[in-house]
Amino acid sequence: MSNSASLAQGDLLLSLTLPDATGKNVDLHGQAIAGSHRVLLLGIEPTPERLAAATARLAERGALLFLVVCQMPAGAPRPGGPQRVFDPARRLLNGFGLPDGGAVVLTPRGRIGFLGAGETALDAAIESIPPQQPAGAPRRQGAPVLIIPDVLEPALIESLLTHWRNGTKSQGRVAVGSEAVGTGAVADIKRRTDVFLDDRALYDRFQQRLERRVVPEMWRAYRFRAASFEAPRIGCYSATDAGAFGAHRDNRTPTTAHRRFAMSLNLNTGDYEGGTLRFPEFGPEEYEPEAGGCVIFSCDLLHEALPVTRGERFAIFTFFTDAEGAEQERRLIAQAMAQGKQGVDMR
Ligand SMILES: O=C(O)CCC(=O)C(=O)O
Ligand SMILES: [Fe+2]
Repeated sequence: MSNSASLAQGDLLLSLTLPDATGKNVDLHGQAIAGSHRVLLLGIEPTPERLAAATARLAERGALLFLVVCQMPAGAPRPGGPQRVFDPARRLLNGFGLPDGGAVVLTPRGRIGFLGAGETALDAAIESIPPQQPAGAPRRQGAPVLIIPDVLEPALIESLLTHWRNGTKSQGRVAVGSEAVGTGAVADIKRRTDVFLDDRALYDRFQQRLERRVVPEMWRAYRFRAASFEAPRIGCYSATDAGAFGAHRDNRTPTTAHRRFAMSLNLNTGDYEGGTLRFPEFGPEEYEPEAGGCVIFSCDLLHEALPVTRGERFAIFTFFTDAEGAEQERRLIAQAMAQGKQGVDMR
C-alpha cells in the first residue's frame, strides 16, 4: 500500500489475526464468522452490565463482539462471554488511529463500516449495523461483474465534479483499431464529454481509494493483481445529445490490448434518466451503482452505456492491468513517444 495513513471507514481489511489468551491465533475473517458484522472494542474492558446490554443488542443484529485487549488476559478464555484477543503491540489501535475505548465495525464484506472513540463508541458502533436483510428472489442470470458501493465519499465526488467543470474537455474520443470504428462513426458509438484527472492532489486521493477499496476486492473476487491503472477520465453523458456509449469491448485495439479490467464509477445518480450499464451477452439486466460506487468488469465483456434521456450522468472511468500488461503498456508509450506522440493522447 503506497499510503500509510490510518485506515478509514470504507477501507477493506482482508486479513486480521490476533492470538487469544492461550496464544492460539484467532482469524477475525475466519469462515465461521466472516459474513457477519463484527464489532471490535479496543483497549478497554466494559462493565458486566454494559457488556450484557451490548451482547443482547448485537444478537438482534446477528453481529459478534470481540474485545481486543493489550494485556495478555489472565487464565483460560472465559466461556460464554465475548471472545478476547490480545494485541500487545497495539497494532489495531495504531492502525485505526484510535485511542483506548475505540470501537470498529467490520462489515460482512470485510470493510470498515464504523470507526469511533469515546464513551459512546460501542453504542454508536452497534447502532451503525443495519437490520438483517431478506434474501430476495434467487438470481438465475447476470453478468460476471463486481459491484462495489461507497468507493468515493461525497466530498471527493464533489471535487471530481468541480475538476470536470473547470477542465479541458474532449468529446467522443475512442481508441481506433481493427474492430473499432473510423473517426467518421466515432460520434455514433460514444457521446460523452471527458476530462482527464490530471490534478496531482486529487489523483492521489482517488488512487488511495482504489488501492484500499477496489484493488483488494479484485484480488479476492478474481485473484487479479492490479499493477497499474490508466489515466482516469471523468465523463459526462448529457441528455442534450442523448449521451451514450454503444456496445463495445475495451481491449480490442493495439493501444488497449493490455487492459484487463474496466471500472465505471458513478459520480451521481437520481438526477438523470437512462445511463445504465448493460452487458448484452449476459442478459437484459441494467446496472447502476449508487453515486460513489463502481462496477468492475473484464475488458473482454461486451458492454454499453444506455442513452441519457434527461439530465446529465457523471462518472469516472479507468482500466486496470497486471504486471504483464503494464510492461506491454510501457513499450507502447515508449514507441509513441519515439514517434513524437504524447502518452496520454494514445488513450
Ligand atoms: O458509461 C459507462 O459506465 C461505461 C463507459 C465505458 O464503457 C468506457 O468508458 O469504455
Ligand atoms: Fe467500455
